[in-house]
Amino acid sequence: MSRILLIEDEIVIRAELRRLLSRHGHAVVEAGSIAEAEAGHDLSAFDLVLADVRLPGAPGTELVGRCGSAPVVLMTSYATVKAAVEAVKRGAADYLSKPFDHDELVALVEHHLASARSARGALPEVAPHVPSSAAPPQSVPPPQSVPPPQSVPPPQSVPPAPDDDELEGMVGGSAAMREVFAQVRKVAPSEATLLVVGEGGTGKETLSRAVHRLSPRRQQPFVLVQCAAIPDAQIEGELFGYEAGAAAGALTARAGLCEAAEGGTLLLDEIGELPMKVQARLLRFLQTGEVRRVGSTRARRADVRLIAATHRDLGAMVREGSFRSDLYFRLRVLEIRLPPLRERPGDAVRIAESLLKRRTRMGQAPLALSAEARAAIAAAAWPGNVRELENAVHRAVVLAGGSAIERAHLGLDDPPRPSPSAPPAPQREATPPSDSLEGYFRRFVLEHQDELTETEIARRLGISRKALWERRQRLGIPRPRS
Ligand SMILES: Nc1ncnc2c1ncn2[C@@H]1O[C@H](COP(=O)(O)OP(=O)(O)OP(=O)(O)O)[C@@H](O)[C@H]1O
Repeated sequence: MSRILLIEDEIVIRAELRRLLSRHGHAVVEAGSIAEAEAGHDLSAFDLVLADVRLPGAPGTELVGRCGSAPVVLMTSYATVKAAVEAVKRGAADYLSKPFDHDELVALVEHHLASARSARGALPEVAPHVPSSAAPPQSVPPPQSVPPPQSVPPPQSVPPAPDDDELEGMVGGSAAMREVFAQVRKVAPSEATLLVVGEGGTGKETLSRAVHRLSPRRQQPFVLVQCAAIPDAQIEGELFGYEAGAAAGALTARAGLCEAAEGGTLLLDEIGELPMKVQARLLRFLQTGEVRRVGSTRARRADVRLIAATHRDLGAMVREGSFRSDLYFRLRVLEIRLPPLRERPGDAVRIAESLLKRRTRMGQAPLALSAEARAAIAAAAWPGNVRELENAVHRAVVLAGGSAIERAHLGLDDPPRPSPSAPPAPQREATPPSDSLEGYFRRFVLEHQDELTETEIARRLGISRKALWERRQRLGIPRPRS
């Protein structure tokens, strides 16, 4: 059992995180601020410290250097990513961008606990951690003319090993995924811009992280920007930074996320959501390797590898005029297409089993799938892809209560939840058992929506209003009628 100090001022979120970490066998000590934590505890007496960046009093980034050998993991919203990245450069172990999910948080915590244990000389329990010392930054390739679009060359020159059914957290033994793995290995060492395309939940972000981890930039920051979650009016400043006075409210100059990713990799998720004006600025950045803050005439060199991801058909968007063709061609210098889960025979069961094995590695009692459950997983269409499968397995683990997972636990016969495009359900849904951070999102919104404005709820959750709206749609949580 590890001792974890959790510093989060939002009580609902803190309680949910405490439950989550306790369920995974950790002893959790809570505080609402650094001052409160320091008043009651010796900060260096913990095995890991998990803290929000935005806290009353001092920000979570100030924990760096004050927690002895305990890794400090920061939780950040898009507005504070830069501060978190800076903190990682100064010695924080890692940061997690909100919204994150259950698995991501637990995996990250276990990873850093294991690293700290092995650094102290104990036997590591999971794969060793990549050390965080700085590698020399890669140089920016000189500006070039637009290269012709090319998809990743066929993988013959880097054949996957015959038993290679996992790569950097991505599980897949189907021919389609083995080809994707070979492509990932091939593109990772390159400096070229990469476009990752696939339906929602197919693993675009996971693949992008794998590319970063396998690249020479692995010890530099990986910065994820959810383009859909940032209001149009702010995205230009968030990405490229701004000078003081460049816009209403811009009282001081601020670096953008492109600069925060210096030396590392910048993932622009849902690139199809970028407004035209920002597309133009991004194109200039790709052409010149330079960033110009909004309101500034000075360009700064930026050594950043760009990965763009989307579930949309950018080619069709180009044809209908909502996406710039020159940017499209520049983005897809290299392109990897992730197939939907239904086109990866055998992988749904492999992924489900790997999730169960991961629990066991983390000290939970072993759980197996019954023959019917396996058959049902193999036969299901999984329109929400790996994310939907993960949710089904997490829910099944809770419902199975320690026995084998049966078909009924998977909830495959439940009525489908509203799709993102469907109108909101007229009634509030009953709150399902929470086995994921989506659970706390749902409860938080339902508990607070009568007394808080949408802006306030979004702020407290660390997401944009737009992201709040989208999640309400996705999870079927309609706004109350006023
Ligand atoms: N091949 C895989 N093996 C195991 N887990 C996977 C795999 N691909 C994705 N996942 C898991 O599925 C979840 C969704 O993956 P991810 O967020 O990368 O998908 P995405 O395509 O970026 O989703 P979205 O389109 O909604 O942004 C994550 O928890 C991730 O860890």
